[in-house]
Amino acid sequence: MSEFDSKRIEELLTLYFIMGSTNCDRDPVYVLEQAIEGGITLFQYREKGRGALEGKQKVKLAEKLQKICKDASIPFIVNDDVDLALTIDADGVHVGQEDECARAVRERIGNKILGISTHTLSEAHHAIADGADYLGLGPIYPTQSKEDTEKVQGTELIQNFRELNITTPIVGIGGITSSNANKVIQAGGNGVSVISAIAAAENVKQATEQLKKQVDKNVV
Ligand SMILES: Cc1ncsc1CCOP(=O)(O)O
Ligand SMILES: C=C1C=NC(C(F)(F)F)=NC1=N
Ligand SMILES: [Mg+2]
Repeated sequence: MSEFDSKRIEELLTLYFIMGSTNCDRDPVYVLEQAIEGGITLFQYREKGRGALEGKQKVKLAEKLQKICKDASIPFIVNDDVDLALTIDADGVHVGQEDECARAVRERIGNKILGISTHTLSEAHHAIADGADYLGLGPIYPTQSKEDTEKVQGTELIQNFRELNITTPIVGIGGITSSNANKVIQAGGNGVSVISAIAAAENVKQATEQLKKQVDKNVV
């Protein structure tokens, strides 16, 4: 498990912003700074899809965004790329079912944060056995930010996991906005994870504040 206990992980998941250079038409540095001012609680650098940065450019942007998070005491998570996470000493990694096997990742990262995408109960049980600190469940609603998503699940998936006594911290992801975020919390999610609701917002800080308000009003 990570250096953080599950209570702390649940708090970190409250408003989990995910972004890479392909998710915004503005400078990602500016967008992250505004999102932090708006109250995000965790950040994931996810450099993926058409036109994604690679090699030195990817490392450079990761280091820039990591510094911004460090200065704001926001943990910095790297998506998929465990080598990059270790190279820059990130606070954690997030891997999907098709990425490096979670048990091997836990071995490599020690007590850094490990998040795993899961879509079924058996994937969740494996992820927990492999040392996941949190589960990413989704897509909850339709999304344009990821090509190869699994079937849209709605919040029932989160409810089912809780009914089956899965107590691991859970964050919902996929098509989440300030108009549906509170349903994810009511279903038993500890927080919401968003890309476009923040990265593509006209006013990033304001959009983040509104999302945070929706999530905070339901924290039980
Ligand atoms: C990475 C990911 N995993 C499931 S849906 C998704 C994309 C979420 O993006 P958005 O918040 O813009 O719908
Ligand atoms: C595909 C993903 C699914 N869930 C998450 C998170 F929200 F962090 F759990 N991140 C991803 N990159
Ligand atoms: Mg992945």
